[in-house]
Amino acid sequence: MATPHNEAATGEIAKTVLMPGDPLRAKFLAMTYLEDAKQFNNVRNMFGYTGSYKGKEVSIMGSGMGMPSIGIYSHELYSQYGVENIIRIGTCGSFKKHVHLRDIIIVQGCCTDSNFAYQFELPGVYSAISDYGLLEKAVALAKEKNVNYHVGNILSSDIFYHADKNSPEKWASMGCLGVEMESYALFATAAYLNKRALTLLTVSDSLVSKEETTPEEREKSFTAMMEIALEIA
Ligand SMILES: O=P(O)(O)O[C@H]1O[C@H](CO)[C@@H](O)[C@H]1O
Ligand SMILES: O=c1cc[nH]c(=O)[nH]1
Repeated sequence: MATPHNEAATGEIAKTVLMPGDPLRAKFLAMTYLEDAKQFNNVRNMFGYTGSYKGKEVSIMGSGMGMPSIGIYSHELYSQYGVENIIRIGTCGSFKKHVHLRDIIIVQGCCTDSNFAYQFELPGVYSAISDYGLLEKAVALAKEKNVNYHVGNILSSDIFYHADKNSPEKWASMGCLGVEMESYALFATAAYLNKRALTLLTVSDSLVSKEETTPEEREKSFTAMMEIALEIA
């Protein structure tokens, strides 16, 4: 059984899938952490692997950048491959002075400038939230590992290069900790299909201090976040 975007056969994908935006990060993670990793997808170079971590079967697959992309892959994983949990492991920009480079954000909910949820024809505005069970486990593991973490709301945006230069300040004033581009669509898709989702983000740059990490660091570092996600799985 294949979909237009995933060539995996039935049974080749685990119940829990970790999804970084970057398919090369998916490959790096699978090669670094999974035993007996087997590649199940190569369509559009959106690499996906299944293997085992501490005896548990887990899959890792790239989501691509933006809500349309994660909307497609998460919908297919949940509805066609029997996936129950998707944990996005991404990078984000910080909106707050106290949220530093390399800190982890455990995402509780998302605001958005996207119209992704219009398809559900709700008589109001949909608030996308993560699964509390997954969130609780992530918080416990972050405490155990003694990492700098924050739990809260973020902006999940359709836009990377914002024309409105005051946008970060406005969202920060409403309590958003940072910005990325996929979680709202992931959480909404999970809710629609009665599945579970969580996002863990490592701060790759600060919209306050203007500091940033290198592309190589983004691809290969951020190990604390990856280990938390693997242990939840
Ligand atoms: O590092 P990833 O998971 O791709 O996440 C962030 O990085 C990309 C933008 O550079 C967007 O996908 C954003 O959400
Ligand atoms: O979406 C993103 C990700 C990292 N940094 C940003 O400013 N935006």
